[in-house]
Amino acid sequence: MVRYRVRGGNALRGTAFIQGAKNAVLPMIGAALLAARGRTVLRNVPIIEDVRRAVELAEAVGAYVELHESERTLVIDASRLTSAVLPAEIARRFRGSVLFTPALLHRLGEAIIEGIGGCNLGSRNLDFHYLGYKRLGALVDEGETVIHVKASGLTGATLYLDTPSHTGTENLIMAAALAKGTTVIENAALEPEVLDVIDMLTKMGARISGGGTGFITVEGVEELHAVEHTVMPDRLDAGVFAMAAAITGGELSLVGTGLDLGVVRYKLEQMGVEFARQGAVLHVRCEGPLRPINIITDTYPGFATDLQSPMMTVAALADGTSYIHERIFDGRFALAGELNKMGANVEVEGSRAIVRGRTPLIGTQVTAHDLRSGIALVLAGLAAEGETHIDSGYLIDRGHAHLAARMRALGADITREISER
Ligand SMILES: CC(=O)N[C@H]1[C@@H](OP(=O)(O)OP(=O)(O)OC[C@H]2O[C@@H](n3ccc(=O)[nH]c3=O)[C@H](O)[C@@H]2O)O[C@H](CO)[C@@H](O)[C@@H]1O
Ligand SMILES: C=C(OP(=O)(O)O)C(=O)O
Repeated sequence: MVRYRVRGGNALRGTAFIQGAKNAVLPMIGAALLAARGRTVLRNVPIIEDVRRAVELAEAVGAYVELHESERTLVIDASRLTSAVLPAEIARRFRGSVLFTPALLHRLGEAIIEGIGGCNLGSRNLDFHYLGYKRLGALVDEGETVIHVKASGLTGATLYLDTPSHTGTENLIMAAALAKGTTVIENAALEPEVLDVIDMLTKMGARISGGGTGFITVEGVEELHAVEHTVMPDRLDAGVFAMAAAITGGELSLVGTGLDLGVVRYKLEQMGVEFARQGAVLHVRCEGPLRPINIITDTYPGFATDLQSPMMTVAALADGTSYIHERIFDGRFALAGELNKMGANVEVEGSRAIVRGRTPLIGTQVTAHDLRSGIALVLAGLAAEGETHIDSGYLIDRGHAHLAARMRALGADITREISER
């Protein structure tokens, strides 16, 4: 069992190195399996538990994978895939397992999905994925525990997503990339990670237009080839470090090429946090007290639901009442109870939370219920009096690489411990 121990009170200062994006690298590993020849090289790979699970899953279906941790590089040879089964014991541990389906369908004619994991955030349906595969000509058999998707060749079609699902868009693009003819995906996701995956697929030989418009057209091609691609920076990791500077009264230079925090930056600016772009570096600092804020989560370019939890911690440390409206997931407020154990005053009413700040936070034993509530508790610990112990640290490790070491280098008193329990 992994546990984080944080002793609060230190301002974070220095240069924070932002990792590659979890939500870009996972679909890219799925995309690499579409190449029937050659070796794919992925650079700027975040060394997180989800990537380790994705490597195990790629190996389980027959790919040869090298994860060079210190070089943050993955080399994937998918020329021989041998199994269409996504085994429960790996697939249930991360959401990204769903992104292996298109490659198995194209390469082996079927995908047998024994389970899909990911953060526990309420209902997380996959109906858009399955409806899309069906419209492309696949047979989908949704059993109690196992889902069997079968196709002897897919054919382009017009697809529509009820809401712009992130992995749904990526999966349907990958399924369409090697289908016969043209596919149009309406109401597609606009997230930068989706565009990065489109860039990689385009280098591989896919013919995709309309990325970032909500209407994506894919002209199917005969084959895709292995390429080298550098994973974009993780805007969620960057957002967390910006917030860490804000709540500790610190000053950080965020290094990660082309970093754009979008609406998160504007919201933090409204709270009193100062940002300055210095070429490729984003400088962030906060001197005065934080002002309260209103947040409404939405798909890109709206406020990312994955930063809603860390922002709840920031709001708890602001002077006044903040309002948060969570519109993507129906179970993403488990953090409130944990923050309240530390002395916060957060009231949840359905999809809305009222955060009454600022109350002093006191370190105690708390539990991460998912990746982002985990990192939000680390932030709370950095600003709390005394020591905070955060259990289920594995969930934090799913999405943040070398977190304790990176924060310690900036002055934080944080350790990652392995306990018996
Ligand atoms: C690995 C990865 O990239 N994970 C991200 C991805 O998850 P993921 O791709 O799973 O999230 P989606 O965008 O698909 O889901 C958003 C909402 O749509 C609903 N929905 C989705 C698909 C579907 O077929 N039917 C359906 O009803 C879900 O229940 C949820 O309420 O986007 C989320 C929303 O930005 C992020 O929090 C996750 O970090
Ligand atoms: C919800 C998240 O991830 P996943 O979709 O991988 O569970 C997240 O990154 O906050």
